[in-house]
Amino acid sequence: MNYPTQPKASHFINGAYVEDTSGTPIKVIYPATGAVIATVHAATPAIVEQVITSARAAQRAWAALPGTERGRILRRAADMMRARNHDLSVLETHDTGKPYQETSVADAASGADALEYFGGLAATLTGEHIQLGEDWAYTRREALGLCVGIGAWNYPTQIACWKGAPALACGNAMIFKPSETTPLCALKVAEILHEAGLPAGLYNVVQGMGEVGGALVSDPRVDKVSLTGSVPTGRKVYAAAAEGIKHVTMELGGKSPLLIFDDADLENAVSGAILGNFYSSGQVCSNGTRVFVHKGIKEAFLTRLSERLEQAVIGDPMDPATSFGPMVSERQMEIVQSYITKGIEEGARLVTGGARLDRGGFFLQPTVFADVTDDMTIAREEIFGPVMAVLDFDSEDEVMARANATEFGLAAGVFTSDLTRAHRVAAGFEAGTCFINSYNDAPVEVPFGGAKLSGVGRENAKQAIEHYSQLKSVYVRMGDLEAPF
Ligand SMILES: NC(=O)C1=CN([C@@H]2O[C@H](COP(=O)(O)OP(=O)(O)OC[C@H]3O[C@@H](n4cnc5c(N)ncnc54)[C@H](O)[C@@H]3O)[C@@H](O)[C@H]2O)C=CC1
Repeated sequence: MNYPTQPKASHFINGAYVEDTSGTPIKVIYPATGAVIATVHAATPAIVEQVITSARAAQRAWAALPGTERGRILRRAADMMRARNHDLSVLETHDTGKPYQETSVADAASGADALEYFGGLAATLTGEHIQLGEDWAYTRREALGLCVGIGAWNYPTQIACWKGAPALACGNAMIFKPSETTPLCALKVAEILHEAGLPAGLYNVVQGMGEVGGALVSDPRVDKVSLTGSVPTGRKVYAAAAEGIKHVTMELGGKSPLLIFDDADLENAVSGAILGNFYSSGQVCSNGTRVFVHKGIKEAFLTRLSERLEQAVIGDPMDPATSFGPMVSERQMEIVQSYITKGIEEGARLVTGGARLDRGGFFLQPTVFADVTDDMTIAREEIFGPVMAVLDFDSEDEVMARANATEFGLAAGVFTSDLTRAHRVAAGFEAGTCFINSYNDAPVEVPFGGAKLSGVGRENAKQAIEHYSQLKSVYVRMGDLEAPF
């Protein structure tokens, strides 16, 4: 492989690459081969200090710029990301193992959408005038200050942009810590933003494990934390942020239900189940991994699903024909394998898949279990891999109760041709993001986020502005002020 994956340095701070080799080395492994393709170093306390100091110093002048000027830079960065889509997609594929067929349309493209959308919104961020007789008040929408973004490993470019774009649009500075499993892509986002004209210090990337994330979250100079990660990490980060009464956005895990009624278009339902379980080798937080299929169409569904899965092209992620790649890491592959073993042990019927591929890298077959019951581990816990659990149901009331009987609430989907039922079911879902006759669409114009344990706050859309800014109220007296003495 000749692709240059080793970054110029581990961190991007104050507009420049910065190295400090005294930090713990982090090896970047290409999931398709197991080869080490780069090494970065975790941030030392000195690097953490440097990034916080420079980001804070840069933030006020940025917030003082007119929104149009901030937005112009973000929109320029969006254009640059699109122009460099190929290189960014190749890097995303090497960072994560996701097929180029996916990364070339999904990742830098989604990042560019966020930069463009929030770049456009930057000029529209205003307060309001409130008339109070002769007196009046007004509100100012102001930046929070210094925001920390902490990313998961499944969408390193997208997460870096989904957090960075609204933060910058609102006049904040951002320090982004990518997952230690996929540290490469966010550095490119930082580089592009600065080439697009972002002043130094406003978008920074530092590497590291949970310890570095923890140091950033608990620093009193940080005003807001946005995490994409698992629920256990969410608990820790939320608690640490609470110490400093900081703003938070939590995009956490899920075990989302996908309901397929007997009046659904079967082919579309199978497509939805495939998209909601096997895209990115199943490593998507909002996946509909509990697929409830009406008893009357269960066997037809499983037959068609098995046929369609045979068409999956598993192999070299850089081959444009490949539609299914490896797991992100050996560890994640082993976690998923342990769930497959549990599924078999607990009596689920293995319909297809279940095995590791006999080749280098961390490849698992797309796996489908049928006859899964609600109490089985594979129906309760987030697996974060290509494992679909198919459960049967008889009636809408029954399936709604079962679909909602989970502590998670990230997403949910329904396939049916009954219009009234579709909206009734969507209204009944205890989830932040729902789909009717579709699955896993995440356009930047639509709020994305979870209910229950799956999260706090929303990313994307106008709602994200609420989470990266705050209102200041200013009361203006027009006449004399009376006082009791
Ligand atoms: N709701 C959403 O938007 C999404 C949620 N996810 C969730 O992410 C998880 C998979 O990603 P992982 O990287 O394995 O998650 P993880 O929770 O292990 O790590 C997430 C990030 O948090 C950092 N971290 C760990 N401990 C920390 C601490 N004490 N303080 C501060 N930072 C800390 C990690 O270094 C990493 O950057 C799944 O549960 C998945 O559902 C993934 C993508 C999207």
